[in-house]
Amino acid sequence: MIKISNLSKTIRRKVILDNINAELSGITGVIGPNGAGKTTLMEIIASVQKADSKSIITYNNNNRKVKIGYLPQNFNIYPNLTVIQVIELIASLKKSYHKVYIEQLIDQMNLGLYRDVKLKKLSGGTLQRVGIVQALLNKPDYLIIDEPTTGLDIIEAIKLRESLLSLKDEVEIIISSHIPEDIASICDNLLVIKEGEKIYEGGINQLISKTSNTTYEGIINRSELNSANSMGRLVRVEPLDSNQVKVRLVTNNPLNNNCFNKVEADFLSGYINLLEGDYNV
Ligand SMILES: Nc1ncnc2c1ncn2[C@@H]1O[C@H](COP(=O)(O)OP(=O)(O)OP(=O)(O)O)[C@@H](O)[C@H]1O
Repeated sequence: MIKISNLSKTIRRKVILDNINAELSGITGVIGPNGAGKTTLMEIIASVQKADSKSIITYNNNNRKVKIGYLPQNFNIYPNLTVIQVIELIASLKKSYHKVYIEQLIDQMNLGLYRDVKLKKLSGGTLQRVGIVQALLNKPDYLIIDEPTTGLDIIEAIKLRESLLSLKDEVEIIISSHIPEDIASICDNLLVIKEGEKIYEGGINQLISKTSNTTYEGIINRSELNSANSMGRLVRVEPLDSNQVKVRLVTNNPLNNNCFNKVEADFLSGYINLLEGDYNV
């Protein structure tokens, strides 16, 4: 578990993170819109940059020296080396060269087919899995991964999620994303930040329950989208045919409209409700 107390970060008088308190354990998803401060927080937890002086981060590690594995947002190194060459090189640099463990990681991250492929030839998802292997070489207590799903197609994102889940019992994982659906399903806990402030910490179900009784679904014509948007916050629009769309909206005001039925809230409704606040339309 990592305990964060009074964590703030100010750069040239701009407050990037504002007094964040949180406890991170299991797989924690750090989510929030672009510019919320996720990368700054991840870098501070990974000790890549320093927080302001009164901030405290406690790594619960039975007094052993804490080991952290870090995969930065733009992992893009040694494009002309092959997967196995990069992994062996980084293992040597980190003084953590253990052949059997390297092979185990290659296997676990489904990289066997790519071991002799140059990094510049890999897809985004495969490259991220190489990035995870390099972050795990020193058998860290905590694995910190910044925005790994950005730019991945849905199949690659699923493979990445499966790879991360396979590590769940070995390492605590902190993973960030501005696309919460990409990671929420594998996280035990979520830390939502917006404009440098924590706005939520807890489980997915708790977050969804905050939106229960406020989520509606209906089928409308495309031309009615604007008026639907004025009734609440549109959280999903699914095209049905060239005329009609199925929409989901969240509103705190009971909708007395025959086109809409109250439905169970889902994660996306809960998340958008949390980010956008109270809708008094
Ligand atoms: N070194 C810096 N100097 C000035 N401003 C910075 C610096 N680093 C980050 N910021 C600003 O701090 C805010 C948070 O940045 P950060 O990269 O941590 O956000 P983020 O949530 O990771 O965003 P994204 O999802 O776009 O990666 C942004 O407004 C950014 O411009």
